[in-house]
Amino acid sequence: MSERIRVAVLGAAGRMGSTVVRAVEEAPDLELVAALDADEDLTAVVRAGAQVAVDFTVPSATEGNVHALVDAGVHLVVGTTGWDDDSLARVRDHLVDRPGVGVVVAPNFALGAVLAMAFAARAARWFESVEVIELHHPAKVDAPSGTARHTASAIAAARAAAGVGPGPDATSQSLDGARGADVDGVRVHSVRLRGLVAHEEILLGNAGEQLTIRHDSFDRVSFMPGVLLAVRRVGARPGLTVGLEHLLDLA
Ligand SMILES: NC(=O)C1=CN([C@@H]2O[C@H](COP(=O)(O)OP(=O)(O)OC[C@H]3O[C@@H](n4cnc5c(N)ncnc54)[C@H](OP(=O)(O)O)[C@@H]3O)[C@@H](O)[C@H]2O)C=CC1
Ligand SMILES: O=C(O)C1=N[C@H](C(=O)O)C[C@H](O)C1
Repeated sequence: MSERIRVAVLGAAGRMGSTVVRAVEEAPDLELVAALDADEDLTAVVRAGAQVAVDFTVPSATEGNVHALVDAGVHLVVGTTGWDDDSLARVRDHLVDRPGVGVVVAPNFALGAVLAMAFAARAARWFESVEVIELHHPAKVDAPSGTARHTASAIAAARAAAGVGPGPDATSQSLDGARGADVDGVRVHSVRLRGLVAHEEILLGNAGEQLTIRHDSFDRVSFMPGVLLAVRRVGARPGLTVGLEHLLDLA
């Protein structure tokens, strides 16, 4: 058997990190060499000889982790949300000085969620109205979800490329937030409900018809095939990759 990939997990005590730890331990071609949580020294990743670090921490910590580990020549697979164009650009710039290092940042590693985003972007030009609803467990710290932002941006880009204007909307809000957040002109609504894990609906409307694209993650194991795929591929993808769709030939 060829050598196993040496993997570190950041955020290892969290809901996602602990699931990733188990998935790595169960994968015959991967070796878990470090599992770190808050307030633990990042240099342990390098001392353990990790080739790839997986980050499921918090939006306030993830960018710092990425820059520090890129400097150490460690590839990264990042699922933590909170990234925007500016923070992604800083990582892209940093990687210019580290030509062999790869970073994959993906707002959602569930294969069905990535497909739902791709289907929504493909359908968006054919409908007058499109809105996104994301529904999550109440311990989630951010809104809207990274997935919903990514979905709405892809929908907006597809509509702009096809020359489709904004959807019809005669409503004046009598309360701030009643119409959700505006992501590149697409309305995004966030629901937090006990019992949920991670869910998204894309509603597309025309006169007399509606298409609903829905994805449900009922369990965090749903993210693991995508995470492990990225761990196996990131070393052969120097530079920054944003979105698992690029590893699935869907982009
Ligand atoms: N891309 C995807 O497919 C998915 C992405 N996510 C995203 O992943 C992130 C984590 O989600 P989830 O696991 O539910 O959150 P949790 O709060 O359960 O886990 C985060 C963990 O990271 C720890 N942590 C905080 N700061 C650091 C640090 N600097 N270094 C190492 N560990 C740290 C936290 O410790 P403490 O609690 O002590 O602060 C906690 O144990 C979120 O941004 C979420 O949106 C979630 C699911 C899927
Ligand atoms: O916090 C979560 O749970 C999730 N976060 C990601 C997001 O914000 O899109 C991915 C998934 O929706 C679960």
